[in-house]
Amino acid sequence: QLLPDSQALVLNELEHLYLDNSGPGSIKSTITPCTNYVDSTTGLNNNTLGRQTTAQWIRTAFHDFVTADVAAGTGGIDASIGFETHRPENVGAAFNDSLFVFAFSISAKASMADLIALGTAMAIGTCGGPPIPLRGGRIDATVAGPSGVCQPETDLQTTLASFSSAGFNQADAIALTACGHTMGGVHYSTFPQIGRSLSIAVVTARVDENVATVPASAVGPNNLGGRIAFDDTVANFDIDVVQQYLSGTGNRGGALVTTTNKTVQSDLRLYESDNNVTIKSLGQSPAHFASTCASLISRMINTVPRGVSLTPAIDPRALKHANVTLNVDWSGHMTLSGFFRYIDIAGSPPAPNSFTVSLIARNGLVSSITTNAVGDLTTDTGNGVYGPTFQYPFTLDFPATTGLSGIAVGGQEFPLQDSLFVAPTLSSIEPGLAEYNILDPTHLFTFNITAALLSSHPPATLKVTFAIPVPQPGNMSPRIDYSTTAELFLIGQAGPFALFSAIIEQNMTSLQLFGASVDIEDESTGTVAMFFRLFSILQFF
Ligand code: HEM
Repeated sequence: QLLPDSQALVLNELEHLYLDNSGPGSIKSTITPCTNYVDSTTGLNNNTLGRQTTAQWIRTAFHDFVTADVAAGTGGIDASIGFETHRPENVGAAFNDSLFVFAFSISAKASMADLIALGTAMAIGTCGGPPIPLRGGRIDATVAGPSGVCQPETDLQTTLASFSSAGFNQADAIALTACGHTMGGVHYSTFPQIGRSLSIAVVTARVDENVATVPASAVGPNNLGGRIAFDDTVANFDIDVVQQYLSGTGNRGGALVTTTNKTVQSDLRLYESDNNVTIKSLGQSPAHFASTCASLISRMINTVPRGVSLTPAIDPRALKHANVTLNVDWSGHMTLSGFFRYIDIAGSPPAPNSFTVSLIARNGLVSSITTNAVGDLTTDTGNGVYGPTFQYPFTLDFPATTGLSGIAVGGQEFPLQDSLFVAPTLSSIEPGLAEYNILDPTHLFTFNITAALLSSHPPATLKVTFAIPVPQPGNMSPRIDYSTTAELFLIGQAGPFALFSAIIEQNMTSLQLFGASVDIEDESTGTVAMFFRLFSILQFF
């Protein structure tokens, strides 16, 4: 299926973030093991607070989603939660902690809202839960949305009305809550009134998040936040929360069921609201729990404002290329490098040792120029949701006169284009990779950006538009700013390509550079090369 360019780039980027990288600094590494907690106030792992990043990601998605009004076509997963963290209904560290981690991956083609969806799928899939089909294309809100997230003290009618406005009926609301409440728990540092009766003193403590007011019983040396888990497999996405609730064993469904303060028994109220019919049905079998949760969670993350068009779901069975970079040098010699990803999914043929990658020339014919892409079958680079994942790096060399319109593996063809692109080996960034530290504050970068346009009658200039993540006041999530533009000037010819270049100085943090990209446009014809990641220039030096 051929998608419009910008949709295809969104899907590729999401797929890459989701499926390819489990190494240091990856999204996956922040939730490995599933009990891990990354503290946004320090940027470090801290496993003494009784907090857990996976649970926070699922809760973040829920709070972003549930203020949707599907009839009006507003709200849903749109990252508006970033503007709403000061609200009492969004109490706790979960939201800013989640946005902090996701901000490392935001770019022109990975919105915060898509990252919130990805985080939910990854947290569930890697912690024993079912695979959640993941689609891309969500758009970030620019202002806060309406309030209305259910709180422990919210009455049943109001809670059900809020779910209903978001498109979820009573049975959906009960099941979705049980699905969410299989991970993590209630923190006495955040909700002390659940352990004690509501009083002015405790409400003050809740606002202060003053750990000293937590009942001694919940606090331990590795649980300084005083977490009471919903079930006793706190980091597993499993049926235990339902079974322990129904059988009155273990954590019995957690503090929102067992607290003696009736006002805040929100899970009990919800589960009993249809005489436990839904919760009993959910408890039939682990397979039924998994499939019901997968379907409800997909509906939750795919609830988006009207007008947002989501891509198809990522197809993990597909052999797919990633990190593809095209280069041309002054003598008209071209290279295409990147890797293919193969996931060893149960039931599909085992990962082969190598693939033959063939060049499809500019004229559309599969050429005799091939390369052998050899996999490292000892290193699983995947996220663990679908199966062992292997990368097959390749480089194809070919003359600019041959050019390319795609690559082929076996009978499968992957369209690419060489009509306009940034040539990383003719470009540079100062300071370079050796001096790069992602935590460095704002400093001056000097970019030499060189682009190649397939043209015998080139224009004098090309337009460059930067896409830079910039901070938003009062929000841990950056937005992408497109206001910086520049011109590249014609500097010469390399085979059939006209080369354009400029030296552009720009102040930004190292993290901003990490997420930044440029679009290049030939305004005389409207030809555009979208989403060239500036950081990829650094990788060539
Ligand atoms: C009636 C609706 C709900 C209410 C009143 C409610 C309330 C709460 C409360 C009070 C906490 C404790 C937070 C803390 O102490 O840090 C919590 C945690 C959590 N909630 Fe809900 N919740 C509801 C529905 C949901 C739904 C539908 C989901 C997901 C689909 C969800 C996912 C979570 C998760 C994963 C946690 C654990 C967070 C952590 O350990 O950091 N909740 N919820």
